[in-house]
Amino acid sequence: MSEAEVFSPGDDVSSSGDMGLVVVGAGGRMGQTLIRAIHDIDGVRLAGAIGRPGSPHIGRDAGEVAGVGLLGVSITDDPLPVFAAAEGVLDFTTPAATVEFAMLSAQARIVHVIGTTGCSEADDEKIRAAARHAVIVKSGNMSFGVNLLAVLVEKAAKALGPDDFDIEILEMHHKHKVDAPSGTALLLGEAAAEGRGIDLASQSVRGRDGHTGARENGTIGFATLRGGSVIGDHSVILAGTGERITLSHHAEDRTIFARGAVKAALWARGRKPGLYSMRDVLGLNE
Ligand SMILES: NC(=O)C1=CN([C@@H]2O[C@H](COP(=O)(O)OP(=O)(O)OC[C@H]3O[C@@H](n4cnc5c(N)ncnc54)[C@H](OP(=O)(O)O)[C@@H]3O)[C@@H](O)[C@H]2O)C=CC1
Ligand SMILES: O=C(O)C1=N[C@H](C(=O)O)C[C@H](O)C1
Repeated sequence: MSEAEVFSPGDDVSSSGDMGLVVVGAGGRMGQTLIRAIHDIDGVRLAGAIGRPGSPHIGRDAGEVAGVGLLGVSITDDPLPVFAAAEGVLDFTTPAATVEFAMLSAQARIVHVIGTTGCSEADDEKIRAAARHAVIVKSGNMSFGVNLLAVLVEKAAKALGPDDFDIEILEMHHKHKVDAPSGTALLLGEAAAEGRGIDLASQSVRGRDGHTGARENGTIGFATLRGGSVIGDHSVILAGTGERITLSHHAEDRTIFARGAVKAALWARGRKPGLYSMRDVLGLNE
């Protein structure tokens, strides 16, 4: 879509045609990438753009901020009327903001695609509650490659038992990232735990320092690196005696996440309320 329309509350948005999507966190790294993706992909249009109250982006044109020229959609800090006139929300913000947006999406009974990472168990509980009324797709990574990698990790972890292979997950991201381990590392850890039939929370080791003692069999280790402009590198290492298998993914462009989020919104359109994953969207659970 080259030209986005702005709808008013009460307009009929339930009809077929391009899906009207709102980007929250519109001025952020992913927010801008999402606006560009919506601009490029057929079947969707930018229905609104939300920024943090007090952000210097409020009042500016979303397309201009994202570098695709004027789209006629101003970034606002008042989400409710914008959600009411849209069919879906793409959300890569912060856990606190995402919980608020999930409640508003439930009120508006629309699709909410959540890429935000670093959510606590209490945040996830509120998102699950919102999914009684909203159609929510949440994933620590929206790319096809990582979700396929998760399937491979699950299979490898199942085939290579804890007496013979130790599982370690290594991730590196840019220096601005605020949460660790990354949502993707945790998603891959969950896949490994699923393959092994164990509970990740009780079996994970988050970093080591000092005299740690020998590695405990069956645990899943996480190591985090931060620096520069790395978009997202993840490796799952299965270390045996005398051999090592490494399953890796390297993100080279944030567009892979944005395209995945748009795909998730289109998949979720018209579905019944609930909490879905990217593996559901991509048909990788079958
Ligand atoms: N699942 C996936 O595939 C991916 C997930 N992510 C995750 O997405 C999240 C965002 O990443 P990134 O884009 O790099 O981070 P940024 O910090 O660049 O963007 C976050 C944006 O959210 C805005 N924001 C914060 N609070 C609010 C609010 N209450 N209302 C509206 N906007 C708000 C921020 O505004 P301000 O700057 O003014 O504070 C900022 O523009 C992270 O959790 C990251 O891990 C990232 C890439 C892929
Ligand atoms: O913050 C990021 O940038 C990214 N966050 C996600 C994560 O926490 O795994 C996905 C991607 O790796 C980029």
